[in-house]
Amino acid sequence: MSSTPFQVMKFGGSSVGSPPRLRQVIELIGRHAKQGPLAVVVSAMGDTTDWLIEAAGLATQGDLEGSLAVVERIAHLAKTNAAALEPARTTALAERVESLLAPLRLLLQGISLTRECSAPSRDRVLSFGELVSATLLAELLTASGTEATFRDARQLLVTDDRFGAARVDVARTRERLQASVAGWRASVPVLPGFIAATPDGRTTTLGRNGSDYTAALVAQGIGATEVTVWTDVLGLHTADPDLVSDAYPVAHLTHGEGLELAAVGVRMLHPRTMIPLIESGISLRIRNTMHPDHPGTLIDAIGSRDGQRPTCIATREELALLGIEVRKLSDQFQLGERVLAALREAGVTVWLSTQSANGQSIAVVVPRPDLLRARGAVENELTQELARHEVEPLAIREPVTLLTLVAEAMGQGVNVAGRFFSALGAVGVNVRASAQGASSRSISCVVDAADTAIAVRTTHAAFNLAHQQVSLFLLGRGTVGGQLLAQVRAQQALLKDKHGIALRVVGLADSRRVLFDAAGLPLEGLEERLARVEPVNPETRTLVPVLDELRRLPVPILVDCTAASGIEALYTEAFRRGIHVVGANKKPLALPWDDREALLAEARRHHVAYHYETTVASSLPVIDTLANLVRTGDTVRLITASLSGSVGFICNELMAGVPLSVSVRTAKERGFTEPDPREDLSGTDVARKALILARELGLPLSLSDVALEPFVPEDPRPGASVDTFLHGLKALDAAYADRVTRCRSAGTVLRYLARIDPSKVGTDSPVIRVGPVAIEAGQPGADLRGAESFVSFTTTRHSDFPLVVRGAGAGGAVTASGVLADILRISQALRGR
Ligand SMILES: Nc1ncnc2c1ncn2[C@@H]1O[C@H](COP(=O)(O)OP(=O)(O)O)[C@@H](O)[C@H]1O
Ligand SMILES: N[C@@H](CC(=O)OP(=O)(O)O)C(=O)O
Repeated sequence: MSSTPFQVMKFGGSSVGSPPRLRQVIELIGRHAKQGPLAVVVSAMGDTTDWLIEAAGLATQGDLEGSLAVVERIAHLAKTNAAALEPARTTALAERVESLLAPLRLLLQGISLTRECSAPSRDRVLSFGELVSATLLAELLTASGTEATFRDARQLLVTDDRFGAARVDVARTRERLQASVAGWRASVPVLPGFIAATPDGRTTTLGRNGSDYTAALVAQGIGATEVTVWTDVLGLHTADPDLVSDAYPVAHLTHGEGLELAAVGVRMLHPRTMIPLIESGISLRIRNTMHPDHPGTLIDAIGSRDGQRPTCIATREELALLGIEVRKLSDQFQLGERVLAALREAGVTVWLSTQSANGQSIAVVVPRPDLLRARGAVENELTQELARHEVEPLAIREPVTLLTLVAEAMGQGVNVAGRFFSALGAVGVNVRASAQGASSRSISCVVDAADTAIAVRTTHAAFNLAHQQVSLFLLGRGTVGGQLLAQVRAQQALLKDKHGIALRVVGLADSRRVLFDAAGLPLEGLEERLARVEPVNPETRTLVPVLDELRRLPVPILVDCTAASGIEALYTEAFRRGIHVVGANKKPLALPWDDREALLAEARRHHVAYHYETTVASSLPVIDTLANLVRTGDTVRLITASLSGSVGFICNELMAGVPLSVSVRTAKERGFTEPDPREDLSGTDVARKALILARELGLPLSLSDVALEPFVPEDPRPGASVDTFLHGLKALDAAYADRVTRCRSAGTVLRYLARIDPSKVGTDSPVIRVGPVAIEAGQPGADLRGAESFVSFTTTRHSDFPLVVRGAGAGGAVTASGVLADILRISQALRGR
């Protein structure tokens, strides 16, 4: 037993920050301690370290009261956590916390008096978080039946005196650990992470997130073969799961990748954690305290054998960018070297530095809390040059975020940088500094903190790390819009799992209300939620600000399921913002020729898609078929079409003996008609569709060029409500019944057809005709059923047997499926871009 190697387990602040997690930790340690020797490293509870920084800051400003109030917060968290686990010892544990924190209170008092918090004092302040948590954890473990002992890391880890980010003396640390470990087998050692001491015993810290590093050093020192970092996520994800909801854990990484990720600031790993692990061949597991059975992420010398395995987008937040520039050209300065040396001397971590080729300027990225220190160090180093105005005053930008793509095989990829930056540019993220080349595994850039979420989501999607996210802003919650929402809801999981497309409805609007959430709206009950939004005047409202938000999301698409007029202005605004449009709305395509051309040109200019397959015969592939005929060089001679599912349905009902007024009402109820059936019955809707088709042939025609005979004569009361109109139709029932009788006796079928004949261009005859036709049984279109539509293309290549597209060409569900298909077409085309 005594030769069994130790396991080292590190529990992060998140694992000991609340009673349920702490309970789980105690249970876990208890279980593992029974299986073999175990050493535990623990961080400060929850956000304690941040609070200690706050307390030190307040004390430095002379606000002792505020500072002690923060200590009270820390004490309260520790006491509540401990008491929840050992209610019987509430008072004793509270006293323990008080006695542990008493020296901290004194220390803060001293700082508030002198209004100065030196680097050594700051480290002493910060050390209390880990001291409290490790002491309490050891006590709670022992009370729960797992014999444990607090072991002060300050007597084991030896560092230099670069307070705040001290360098470890590995050899001396190893010596001390080896001397101490003999006594560790009888009782589980619990070490505070993050803290250490100088050879003369002054407390130091290893830099934020330093507990992982402590665990790695301990493992190396005592000859452990594996370190487990227990945290609050299932492993190392493809991106920060707080920022990207569909990031997912990566199962297996190489040490090299881990090193890179730690170095570029993945929050869960201290930048130096991997070094001892690599040196000693120790593997690292990252696991979730609350899901101890999940395998998590394994980082070892082998890594994954899967070359296609995605890697990560790492983000480091709360940083500041310092720009230093020499005013007059000189090769004397060695600016970069001096700045970096000064920062190193001051113990400031430099997350990124880039220098201009001539060495005249350098930009460095440092932790935001260290900005003052960093600035002071640089200004101190350059005092004379600054005084002589040879160096520009320091340019500071904060808060900023460091965003890095880490990919093992990056060196072999083509255009990685191009794709990285163009993805960011497409969503309007300004890159403030960038670096590639330092390592073949990563490319980094600095962006404003406000752009963090959009930048990480965009790059995550652009490199297909997970799913292709698509952000939909849906206009209209009528028949088509409602059905589309239902279909998105039904298909979402399948699209994600089988096709890697994550559809997200981020916005929904009707004529007077808007709902928008960049993170995605829950689809359940969405329409009811919209109905509860305070309505605004449709005349004055503008959706442009919503487009400004939409443009910043991955693959933004404006989906127009309305029949609204004047919507083209919004489309133009969308195109200008790089937003794609999928429209079931015919009106923008029936605008005067020049306006339609300008609209399409705007989409082309901004390299975005505008798909409108459903504007003609719903989801039937009519536009696409025609476009393919034209693109492949065929010549279209004639198009004959029954383009109105609703009027086609009404014709069939009439032929079956149903009165006109009843058949129109049924067509409307089944969602076949436009919201106002007069648009269908007047033939305007068919005329628009015929015009859209004719224009696909490049014919610059207008609605006024269509020779249109309405199906039902114009309403004598055009302003009347839809209900009044439907009611009034009864007066026409007899006339239509007569017409049907005449057709029947002649052996014909009543149809409402559009005919586009390009050979009529330049003649007096109309190119487009729309009107009722009695066609003989056996002719194409005579046997249409229900709301079926058909379009027949007679072309040079399809001359003997016209190419016919036929099927259900109306109805909310069918149209919505066509809209969805257009949406998927865009996402498929953009996959990987
Ligand atoms: N690529 C990533 N994979 C997993 N977690 C990440 C990643 N990037 C950032 N994080 C964040 O890191 C957190 C864990 O780190 P940290 O807060 O230091 O935890 P702990 O307190 O357990 O040490 C996660 O909750 C997550 O929000
Ligand atoms: N408590 C320290 C050290 C640490 O590693 O914490 P955590 O494991 O919670 O990231 C910090 O917040 O920086």
